[in-house]
Parts: sequence; structure tokens; C-alpha cells
Amino acid sequence: MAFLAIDVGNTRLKWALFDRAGPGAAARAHGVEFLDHIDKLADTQWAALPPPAHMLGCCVAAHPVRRSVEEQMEELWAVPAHWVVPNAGEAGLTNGYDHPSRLGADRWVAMIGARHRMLASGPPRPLVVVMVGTAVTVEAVDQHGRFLGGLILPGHGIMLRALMSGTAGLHVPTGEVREFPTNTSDALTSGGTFAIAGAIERMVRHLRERCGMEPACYMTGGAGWKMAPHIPVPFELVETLIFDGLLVIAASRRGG
Ligand SMILES: Nc1ncnc2c1ncn2[C@@H]1O[C@H](COP(=O)(O)OP(=O)(O)O)[C@@H](O)[C@H]1O
Ligand SMILES: CC(C)(COP(=O)(O)O)[C@@H](O)C(=O)NCCC(=O)O
Ligand SMILES: [K+]
Repeated sequence: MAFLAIDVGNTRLKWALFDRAGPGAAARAHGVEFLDHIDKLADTQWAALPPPAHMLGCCVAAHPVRRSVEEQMEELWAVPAHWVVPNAGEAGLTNGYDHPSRLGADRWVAMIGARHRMLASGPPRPLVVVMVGTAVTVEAVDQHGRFLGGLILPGHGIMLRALMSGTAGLHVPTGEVREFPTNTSDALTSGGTFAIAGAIERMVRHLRERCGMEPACYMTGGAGWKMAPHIPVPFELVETLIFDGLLVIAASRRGG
């Protein structure tokens, strides 16, 4: 009963094939592809995969990207594509967004994965869930599993490109993260990193004040490792948070 999980962000598609559709399932194979190349998946990474019995994904990329993924699947297998659409509540989480379906599916799935992971490791606590991808998101979930709201910031690449395109003097190579940067490269790299770190610190403070409890903090996303040395609060880096969430949702929808 192989289960294919797919996470399509604005930069890359991440996929994993699990032996079954439930938390703790073992990944038989996994891969990453930049969006520019996903029309080759059926000929490359997916060509020799055992056929999945079902698939669940989240996609925040444009519609033609999603369509291309579906076409690659149709070419190889008879399995229908199912995409998570955030709703008012799922798998123990309630969605506090003004319009629940307008929340990014990746954000919703990562929160579900984080909540499940937190409950498996101890008593319920509030959660701050950080995703560092093309954009950065910082979510707050209370101890009862209610998503209170979250922040969206530009990711490292977008911040740098915005500064370079809006100024004359900031065309410099990537620098180092420094507390007191003394050159343009370091000033830009450090500015971006501490902007994200500061947003996390604020969200932890806001959530601690709201809930009267110390939040647990989970971080994921392709650039999570870059932020890890600079996070000002205790946290866990969980690269599989979205796959964890997709496994939880797949199991709960199948009554598991
Ligand atoms: N080796 C790497 N390959 C690709 N992206 C990387 C790498 N290291 C860091 N990154 C960063 O991770 C981001 C992609 O992360 P990812 O979580 O896949 O984003 P998204 O879900 O938005 O597609 C890129 O924007 C880039 O800043
Ligand atoms: C915030 C995002 C752009 C993050 O995308 P990513 O960095 O994962 O590619 C995505 O979750 C999105 O398009 N969200 C919809 C708007 C919202 O969540 O309010
Ligand atoms: K993502």
C-alpha cells in the first residue's frame, strides 16, 4: 500500500514514497526537484518507482505547476492526485484564519505534523512552527490545537533580490552572519537572518503571553539549516514536518 507524499513549494518539489499511509511509516524513496525541471519527473526520479496506491500532496505553486505534476503522475500510474485544501479543522487542529481555505496548504500541513509530533513526545503545549523556504512563515498554535495566526516574511533570496533591485550599491556576494557586520555582504546576510530570528522571537513571546505557557518551537524548510545557528529560542529542526503532516492527514481521512 505504498503512499506518495508531495510538497510543492514556490522553488522546489519534494516527494517521498512511504510503505503505508500513517504516522511513522518508512520512506522507501524520496527526492527533490526544482520547479523548472518537474516536467521531467516521469522520465527521471519517478520512472523506476513502484506504483503508489494513493497520493496526497500540498501545493502552493501556480496552477500550471500542479497540473504538470498531475500529468507526470497520469503518465506513470493510475493513482488520482489529492491535494490538501485547508479547512476549518483537520486531524486535531482548528483553523483560526479569517478564510480557512486561503491559508497556504504547506503551512496547515506543517502545523498538523508539528502538533502530532509534540503530542507524541509529551503533554500539550503551545507551538511555534517556522518554515524557511522561498518565503518564511511563523505560525502560532495554542495548547488546544487552535491555529491562532501566523507571520509571512520574505525568505533570504527574496530579501536580497528586493534590496539589490531597489538600490544602486548593494550588488555584492553573499556574506557571513555577524552580530556587528562591517562590510556590505555581511550586513545584508546578517540583516536577513536576524529579521527572521527576530520574527520568531516575537512570535514565541506573543504566544507565551497569550497561552501562559512556554511554547515548543519546530523549524522546517530547505533553508532551515541556515537559520538553525541563529534561532534565539530552544527549537527542533524537523526536515520532514510536511511529510509527517501529510501522513497524519492521510491516516485520519482513512479513519486510522
Ligand atoms: N542546497 C539548496 N538547494 C536549494 N535551495 C536551497 C539549498 N540550500 C538552501 N536553499 C534555500 O531553500 C529554499 C528552498 O527551500 P524549500 O523549502 O524547498 O522552498 P519552497 O518550499 O518554497 O519551494 C531556497 O529558496 C533557498 O533559499
Ligand atoms: C506563504 C507561502 C507563499 C509560503 O510558500 P513557500 O515559501 O513554502 O513556497 C504559501 O504558503 C502561500 O502562498 N500561502 C497562501 C497565503 C497565506 O498563507 O495566507
Ligand atoms: K514549502
